[in-house]
Amino acid sequence: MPRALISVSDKTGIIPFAKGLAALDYEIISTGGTLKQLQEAGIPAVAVSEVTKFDEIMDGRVKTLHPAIHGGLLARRDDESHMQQLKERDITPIDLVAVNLYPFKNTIEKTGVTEADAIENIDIGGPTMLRSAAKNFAGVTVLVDPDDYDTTLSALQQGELSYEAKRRLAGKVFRHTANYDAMIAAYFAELNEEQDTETMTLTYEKVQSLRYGENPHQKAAFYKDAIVKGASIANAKQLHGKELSYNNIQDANAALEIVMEFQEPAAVAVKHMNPCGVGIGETISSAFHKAFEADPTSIFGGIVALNREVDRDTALQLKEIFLEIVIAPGFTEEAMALLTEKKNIRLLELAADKIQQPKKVVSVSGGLLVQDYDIGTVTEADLTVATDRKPTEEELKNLLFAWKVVKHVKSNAIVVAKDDQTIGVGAGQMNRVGAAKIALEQAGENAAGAVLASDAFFPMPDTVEAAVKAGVTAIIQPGGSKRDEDSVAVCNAHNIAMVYTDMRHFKH
Ligand SMILES: NC(=O)c1ncn([C@@H]2O[C@H](COP(=O)(O)O)[C@@H](O)[C@H]2O)c1NC=O
Repeated sequence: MPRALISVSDKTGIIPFAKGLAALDYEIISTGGTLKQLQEAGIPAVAVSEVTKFDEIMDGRVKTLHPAIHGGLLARRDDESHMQQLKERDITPIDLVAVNLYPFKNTIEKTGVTEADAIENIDIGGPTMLRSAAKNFAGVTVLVDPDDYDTTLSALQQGELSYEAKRRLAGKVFRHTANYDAMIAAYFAELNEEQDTETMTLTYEKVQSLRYGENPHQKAAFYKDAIVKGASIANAKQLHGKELSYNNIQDANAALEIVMEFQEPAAVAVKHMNPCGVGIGETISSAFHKAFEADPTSIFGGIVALNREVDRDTALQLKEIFLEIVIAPGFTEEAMALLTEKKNIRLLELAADKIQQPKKVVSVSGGLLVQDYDIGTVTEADLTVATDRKPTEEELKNLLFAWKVVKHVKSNAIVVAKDDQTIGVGAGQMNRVGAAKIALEQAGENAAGAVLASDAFFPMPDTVEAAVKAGVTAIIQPGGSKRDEDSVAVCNAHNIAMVYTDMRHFKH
């Protein structure tokens, strides 16, 4: 008679599964709460304590941690000596294990959870059984996911599970216990306020497989952080349109990170992870109008993020252009009706109001770089005026606006702005004056009276000279170059105001 051990916190689907096993003549052994449910459903099952001849102790801290259980799980069926030892000690082999673990993740996600409660929800016996069974998968079928009950039962009804099928289930178990332990380790690191630990086990859960990666010949999938909540494309609700692509997700993330900079109504249009137009306004409709006007060419096929509910006026404007995605905290019924007329537009609902991402992780070949997110901001009080002339109030407003945007443009980055709107963006250039030339050329005649932001200092005065020529009247940059004085001299000679932020915003 084959033997199954069932011990589950999440009891989903366990009754029909156990019924199926009983019908296949399995002897079922089980722990406290699970046993009770099985017996109440009329399924014959015996207590693990009857098998171990040892009662559950310490509120369940020790119940299945016993040689009668682990011997039954770990004995190699093809090893005569192992099987002989089982016989000598009157241990019955266990052929199937269905275990899922104490809800550690749900527990730590509860508001006001205590450390004691979190610790009590660290499962010890469950992972131990899962690991024993998974190590000995050749002889033991191991199930950690209720989604696998049906297929496993059908396979057992047909006969035995194949070696490959059992190995797949074992692989799933090791992923599951690794994920479980990674969450516990992260919880402890947070409690202990530890950073840069000697090892770092990140854990992510699949959101979706993607049709392809950055290019069609690359395979790809999207994973989300198993623990961190908050504003993330992974938590967005898709209201309309086809599945997001790899590039969509990257661009949508870039747009979201920029729009989160603003408290006032703001709209951001992104292409290839750089903003092509950003606008702020009294209303979301006027903010979007500015973002669109900033660069009506580049926005085509772009991604737009807004930080207010999309209303009719905004939807009418959005509808006029081909956009891949619109992200907003909401859409009015009228806006939805207008936008869903477009089959190909993707609409994502996501509030851009909280950041909880503790670390920014990027991969390099064979490794990862980990750093804090760039949440650095400056206010008027942080600025140092470097020139004879101070910026006017209007210039100051535009300087701080441009500074928020330039932080999100790939380095070397220059943003030219005027009237709450970007009018030129120079991104990802290998020299700073090159980025400035692109931004100023895009701004054209409109650069007269505009402001310019630079993500890093000016190694020489050429960027300032280009700005002067285009008619820019105020500049914001970190300062700190050996040749700052040369740039200041050019500004003073042309009555330009320049402020230092003392904070750099490289973005690679
Ligand atoms: N300590 C043990 O020996 C032990 N054995 C199994 N468990 C867990 O107890 C839970 C099931 O408990 P119950 O059947 O009493 O509802 C399962 O999540 C299982 O992983 C244990 N609990 C935690 O460590």
